[in-house]
Amino acid sequence: MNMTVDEKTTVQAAEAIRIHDVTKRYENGTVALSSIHLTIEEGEFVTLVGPSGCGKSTLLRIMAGLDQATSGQVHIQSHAAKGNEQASFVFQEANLMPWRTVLANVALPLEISGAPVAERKARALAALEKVGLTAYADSYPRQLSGGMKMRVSIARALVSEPKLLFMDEPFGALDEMTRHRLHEELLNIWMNSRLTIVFVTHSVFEAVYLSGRVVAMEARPGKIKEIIPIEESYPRTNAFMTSPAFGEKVRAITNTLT
Ligand SMILES: Nc1ncnc2c1ncn2[C@@H]1O[C@H](COP(=O)(O)OP(=O)(O)OP(=O)(O)O)[C@@H](O)[C@H]1O
Repeated sequence: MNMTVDEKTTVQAAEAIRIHDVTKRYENGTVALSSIHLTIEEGEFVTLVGPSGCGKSTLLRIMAGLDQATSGQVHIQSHAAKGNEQASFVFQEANLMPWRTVLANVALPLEISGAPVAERKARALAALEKVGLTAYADSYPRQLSGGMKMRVSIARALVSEPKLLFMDEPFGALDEMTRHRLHEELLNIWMNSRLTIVFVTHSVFEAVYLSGRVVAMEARPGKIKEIIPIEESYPRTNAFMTSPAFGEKVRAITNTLT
């Protein structure tokens, strides 16, 4: 079938999330977000950075449907197939159930949605494989390191095969080496999928390394100050981290934030 250029563009760059003029005022009067406009395309990796209190988590929660905007519109793509979730969330804490095995923790979202036992097990094992933890399926959370717990948390988020993955400082509590290993793993998972990832961090380095676009926010009230594209192609390597281009992006974003 022949497509016009416009149709092709629409197909290749479908919108995953469109935020139009969103404001959030909490009940105590705090204006956490003011006039936010942001469009995220399907398959993008976008990071929100900014000082404490600029509304990163609030914006992420509104995009994920965990909180409501006070005014404005939030449009989310609706491609979820039956049995799959539209969106998953990963927090800084892995929040695993200590009495459940790794496999049973990962399978929990499927259990809640009523999937048959055999399907739960197969899909949970497939998700564990994506994070390299197949060998730990029968272990308990207390037997795992912090990085492994976070991998389990990511597997649990992926098990329902979401279109959108929202991550709120997921690696903030990890040591630098573990954090970097998880960067590589997350980028691999993302490159092998059609996931759209929205990621919150305090680290400008992490934002530049991971994302295709960095949304720099400012506080009181929370606003988008600038959206910075990171043109470096994927897969990204350690050489990118030590390149002048990386340093320039980090400097430019840091200047925007200060
Ligand atoms: N439930 C709430 N009730 C009242 N105010 C809130 C609530 N949640 C957040 N806030 C306020 O809204 C503003 C934005 O908070 P938010 O947590 O979204 O910022 P953040 O950029 O994610 O901060 P941090 O980097 O410290 O996590 C802050 O001033 C915060 O105190």
